[in-house]
Amino acid sequence: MRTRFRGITVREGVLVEGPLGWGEFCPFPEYDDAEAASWLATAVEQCTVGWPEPVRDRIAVNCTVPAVDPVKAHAVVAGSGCRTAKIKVADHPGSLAGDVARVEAVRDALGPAGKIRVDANAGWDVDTAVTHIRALDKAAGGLEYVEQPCPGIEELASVRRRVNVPIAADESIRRAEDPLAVAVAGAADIAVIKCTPLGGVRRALRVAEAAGLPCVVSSALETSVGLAAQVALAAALPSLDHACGLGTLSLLTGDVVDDSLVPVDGFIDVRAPGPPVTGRFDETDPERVAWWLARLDRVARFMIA
Ligand SMILES: O=C(O)CCC(=O)c1ccccc1C(=O)O
Ligand SMILES: [Mg+2]
Repeated sequence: MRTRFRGITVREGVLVEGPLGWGEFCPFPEYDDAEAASWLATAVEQCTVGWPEPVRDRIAVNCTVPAVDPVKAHAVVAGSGCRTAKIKVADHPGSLAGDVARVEAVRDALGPAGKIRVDANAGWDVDTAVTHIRALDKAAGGLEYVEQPCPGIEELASVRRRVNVPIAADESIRRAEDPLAVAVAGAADIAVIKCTPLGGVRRALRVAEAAGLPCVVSSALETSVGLAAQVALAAALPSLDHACGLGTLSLLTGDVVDDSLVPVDGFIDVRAPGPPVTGRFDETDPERVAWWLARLDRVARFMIA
């Protein structure tokens, strides 16, 4: 990673090859084997059966601003070509002053017509969420939405009743057994959908339909190989009215293909990237290789379904 993001400084995964080409298996290290099985299903779908037909040929994306200082935040947005920015907030207790300064810098870089959303990654309790969202909404001159202000669905619903800013559910859908619960609880206005942890494009399309909410497709920090699956999901959703969080290759120091799925002028074209290129991988520690191959072997046993 270029900058520490969601606690991560190194991103690891495995590329698997099948009859249709390559798939990416990249569950975060803390996920257990049962949970990682849906990540493997995504890779297997990609390299064996492929994806449903797209209904659009390009995807509007947001730029993603890590919890960095205002000068860096301004530079990320100004260099991105995107009209929507997503800003990480609530990174640590006492983050409000820094969060406000980051949001103000992003508004300055984006101009009045741009959209700003913030992502708290479940970092607040209900009362903190309410006061911080009001302050950030003011700093932004209006927020498009707040992503996952609190951990629980009931908490999201309480926050949603108390603020005028739309609420998006992310972790509540990614790890929830029943994504419908988010909508049923009146907890969210928007569903953040990621096919990588949800078990593939087809499963993610069913989750989106079940949620019955406007969707935003967002990356799980894949290389271009895995990102292609997320782009395929965004391309196949029946309706898509928000920019998607798929401009994340710029958070990584490199990629495994030559023709990366990077946004141009705020859009990613719907296309398959070229094959992984030997020599584009970081020098790989044999211990990590052994760890991943053993994990792959264990997780495959959970996937029979
Ligand atoms: O949505 C984006 O702009 C980028 C993707 C992103 O933020 C993310 C990436 C990996 C894991 C979790 C998250 C998240 O949305 O919380
Ligand atoms: Mg999020």
